[in-house]
Amino acid sequence: MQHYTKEDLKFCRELPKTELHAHLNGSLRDATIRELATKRQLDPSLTKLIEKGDRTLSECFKLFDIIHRITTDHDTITRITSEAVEDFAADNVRYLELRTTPKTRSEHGMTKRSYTEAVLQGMQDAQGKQSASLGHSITVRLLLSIDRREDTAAAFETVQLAAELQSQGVVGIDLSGNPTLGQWSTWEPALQEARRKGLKITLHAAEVYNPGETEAMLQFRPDRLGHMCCLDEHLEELHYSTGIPVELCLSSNIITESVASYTEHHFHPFYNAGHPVILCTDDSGVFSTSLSKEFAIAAQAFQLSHVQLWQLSEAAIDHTFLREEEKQELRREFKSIRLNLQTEKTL
Ligand SMILES: CNc1ncnc2c1ncn2[C@@H]1O[C@H](COP(=O)(O)O)[C@@H](O)[C@H]1O
Ligand SMILES: [Zn+2]
Repeated sequence: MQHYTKEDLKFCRELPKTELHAHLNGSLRDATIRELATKRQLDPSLTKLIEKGDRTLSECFKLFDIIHRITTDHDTITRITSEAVEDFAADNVRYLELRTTPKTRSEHGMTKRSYTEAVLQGMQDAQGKQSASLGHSITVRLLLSIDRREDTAAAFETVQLAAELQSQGVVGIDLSGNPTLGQWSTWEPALQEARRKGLKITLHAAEVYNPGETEAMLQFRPDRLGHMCCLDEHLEELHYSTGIPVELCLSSNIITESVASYTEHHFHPFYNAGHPVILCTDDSGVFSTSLSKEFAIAAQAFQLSHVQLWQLSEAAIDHTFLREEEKQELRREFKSIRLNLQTEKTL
């Protein structure tokens, strides 16, 4: 069943957008997954599991383990990065903050640093290609993710790496992974260090109901939060009082059954309360979506007008991890597109 109209999708495709919550290994193309699974002689039953289809949150994490088994070498990491950037650019995403968990794979001579450098290479490859094939450029920055399975030392290693690579496009740190694993006190010291090193921070929060952790995360005052699905009254009050922008991934939350339906999604109360919200894809490959589709779903589910969709898209620029002058440039780019579209319409 489609949760959006063709007209809305067409409009949302024309809308310039920013994607601020996209996991690299969750954003693989179908064809690439199939090709890599065959090349690595992955058991066909596992390939079937990778093929799209609704899956619960816990099944998602089994799926990521499988995807990680077919994206093990540097060239593949560079390739899937380049393809992901190309696909977001083709969806008229003008600014992309890609996030990924640096991985050590000694059998492939891979360290967290060489993994991250392979990702940065893929970002460069794609940005060069973009302007040629699409006639417009895409600006890409990288967040390094701490996985909830990692210990304190590993978290510090990722933060140190991110700090060293800031000049190459790393702008922040993400905390993600299976929300039922680990505890906040393991990673908080490294996140404090990240802040000291001038890195921005976004946290997957309240994906499952965990009031103690969610309260601690809100008190930490990250620069952004992701999901925020499971809040009780007290947490909701605290959340609103912080004004921290929230990355909302509609399809991801519905497909993983974190939220029961689009119309019941917390986008609505957050948006109506004037709380800063950013529409995102989370894992466009795993959930077979695009940012245009997420905007079109929101238009339908929450009766948003085209003006409101424009405002939503432009407001997201304020919440990027770009420097102020870069935000200004992006605002100018969006404004000139809006003016062109308005002119075309009147022709
Ligand atoms: C669906 N909701 C989610 N909740 C929490 N973490 C998620 C996620 N979707 C993806 N990830 C995180 O992103 C990793 C895959 O990309 P990278 O290997 O880092 O590029 C997953 O292993 C998980 O840690
Ligand atoms: Zn996520």
